[in-house]
Amino acid sequence: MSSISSPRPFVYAGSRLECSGADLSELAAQFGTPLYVYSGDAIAERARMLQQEFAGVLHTICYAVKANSSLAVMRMLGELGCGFDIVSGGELERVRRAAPEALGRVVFSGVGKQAWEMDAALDAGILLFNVESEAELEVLAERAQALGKIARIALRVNPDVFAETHPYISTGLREHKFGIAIERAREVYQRAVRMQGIEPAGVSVHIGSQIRSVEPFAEAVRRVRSLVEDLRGDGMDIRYVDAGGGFGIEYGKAEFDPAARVAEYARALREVLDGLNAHLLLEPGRFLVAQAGALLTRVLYTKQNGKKHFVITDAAMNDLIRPALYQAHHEIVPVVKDERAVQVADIVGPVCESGDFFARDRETQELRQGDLVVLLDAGAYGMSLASHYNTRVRPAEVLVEQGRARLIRRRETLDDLLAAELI
Ligand SMILES: Cc1ncc(COP(=O)(O)O)c(C=O)c1O
Ligand SMILES: N[C@@H](CCCC[NH3+])C(=O)O
Repeated sequence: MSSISSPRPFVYAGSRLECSGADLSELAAQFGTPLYVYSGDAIAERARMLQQEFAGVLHTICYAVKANSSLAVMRMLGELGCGFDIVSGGELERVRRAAPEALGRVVFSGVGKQAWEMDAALDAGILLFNVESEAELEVLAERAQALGKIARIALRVNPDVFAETHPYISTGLREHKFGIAIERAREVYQRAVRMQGIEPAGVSVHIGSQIRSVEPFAEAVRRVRSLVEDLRGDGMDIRYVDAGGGFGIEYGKAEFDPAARVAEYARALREVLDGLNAHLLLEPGRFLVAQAGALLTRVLYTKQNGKKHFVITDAAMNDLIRPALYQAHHEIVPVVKDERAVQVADIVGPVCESGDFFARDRETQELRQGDLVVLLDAGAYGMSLASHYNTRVRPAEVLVEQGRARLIRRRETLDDLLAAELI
């Protein structure tokens, strides 16, 4: 894969912004705003990038469904040969509907799996349960016995590796709720191997999300490798190494060459695992979908309060919570560029919270009522974290493939939103 100059499929054709050949003003006219727009071409390109860099290594990409749970996106990835990393019975149901042929490529992570979720996953014949505690292991053994099934498991080990990222999305330190301390893991495997209904088959690790340097991944997998060797020495048939997800992107204007970054990541993991003869599982979420998506929104009003200039959009924190929750930066660009002056403004949504902002003191082309703007890099943890706060319906979603856009989720109606309520 040659390195590409823009990591994003959102580019200007003259003065008008397009997503993989689809004009964003036209999408707004056709589908309304706010609207999530994804490039299927860009998602496929990222998946192929990863597959190519790991070619020659027995591996499966288990896309982390939580990043973007759209059924259409999942179907696409399933067709490309991906499996899925799920964290709930709900996400399992999504795999069932979007890519049933991939059920055997599903890994199930999460610290709070419930019995019904285990039952559904056992029934579906998933590849691997990433077990995060001894208590969970006991319930899983019980469920497997009750159903007459064998649960293939990996313990998710906590390697105590520090990775530079936002504290809310770092997971690989002993103080975090995730996994089982790696020093205790061998002992827990010894218990597991004697449990009826449980087959230890792998070791898994996930150190956090939006990690941009390769070294913490290599260090975590190094520790996992040594555990795998010990366990094999103990006579266990450990064939899977699940290296988790967490591979980050650049959100701002900084240079980001995904092909080069993925090559570096793959080289590091391949080196650490060289000669181990294991089936590598990867759980990327953000890397596959973040830069393929954007949130298209319209300026409702502008106003001046004292020294501050505000641009109020029809999208809000309920549609994209990342700026409010992690002080995350998303580039904001106009759908039609022109020669207007530059302005500095807070770009905010209509929700009744001061935390409802997309950007503060952001320099953009002057924005006027009715203008369309796009928040870039919103394909991951955008729609999947959207809520109904302020009784707002969640946005529609559109997938663009080879210049053709299709609706993959209609805008909710107030009836959809209120349907489960009783008075
Ligand atoms: C267990 C697990 N796997 C995979 C992911 C995907 O992470 P990312 O989207 O950063 O690749 C996450 C989220 O951090 C996770 O918790
Ligand atoms: N929601 C986070 C990532 C969470 C990763 C979950 N394991 C984000 O938007 O960056």
